[in-house]
Amino acid sequence: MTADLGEAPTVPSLDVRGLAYAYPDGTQALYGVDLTIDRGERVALLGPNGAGKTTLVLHLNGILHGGLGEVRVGGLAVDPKDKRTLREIRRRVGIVFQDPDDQLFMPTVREDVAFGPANLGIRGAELDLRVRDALDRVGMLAVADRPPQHLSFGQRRRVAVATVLAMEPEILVLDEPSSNLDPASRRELAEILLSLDVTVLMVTHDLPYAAELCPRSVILSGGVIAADASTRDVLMDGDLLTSHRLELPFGFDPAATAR
Ligand SMILES: Nc1ncnc2c1ncn2[C@@H]1O[C@H](COP(=O)(O)OP(=O)(O)OP(=O)(O)O)[C@@H](O)[C@H]1O
Repeated sequence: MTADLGEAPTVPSLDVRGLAYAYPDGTQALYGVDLTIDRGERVALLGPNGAGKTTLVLHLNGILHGGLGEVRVGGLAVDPKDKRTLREIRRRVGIVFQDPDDQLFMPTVREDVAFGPANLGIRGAELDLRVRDALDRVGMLAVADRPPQHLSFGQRRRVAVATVLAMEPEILVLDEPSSNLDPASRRELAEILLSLDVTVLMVTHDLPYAAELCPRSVILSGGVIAADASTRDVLMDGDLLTSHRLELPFGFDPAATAR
């Protein structure tokens, strides 16, 4: 008999099993989606308009529920009926929405970043440390005392990322993080995201951004997973991209995508 010297199996950051969902008007948006994302992975969620990407993301923290299947975040099952579990799930799943103004509503950047952890009961020096650390990670510490409305769009998006990081999430979910950014802001945000030691699920139509940031890509199309492979393999497959209405920008060479 051999001794079992293996490490305890690590719990995935996200485990979606057989998720199917129809909206109240009968529109079937997801048909049995399976998706597992391990700790520390960065995964791009690609797909045409109406594919079900938002519907999937809104299940991750229980905003949408009532269909079939199961979602677990760091091993904890999303249970919309259990308020305590749901609170913990919402801490674990940090969603950065496309419009930062949906997440920034306090008089100063500092108060916006403190809002989430303060709601969890964190106070005093620990709260200050959380806020400083989150702002530092996105390079926004210098603007901590400014009103968010006085910042540029790119800066507001970085602050929105900090509001989520301050919750110390299990998984950071980004909805179109490169949208409306100029090339410099786009590059700066990419560098920030690459520097974070956190599991990432990035919903995007920006295939070069997926190539730069995410070693793995999943195509969701018509409510089903149509591909789940290395981003390089996905982007090299022209027929796959065309059949799911995905297009590489002119001149972009998918072969240059890191393996
Ligand atoms: N509130 C709703 N009621 C009914 N149907 C909806 C609702 N929201 C979305 N849908 C439908 O569900 C399907 C999936 O939509 P979803 O918004 O999840 O797609 P998506 O991949 O996020 O699209 P996009 O890239 O355009 O944001 C579509 O057929 C859409 O029309």
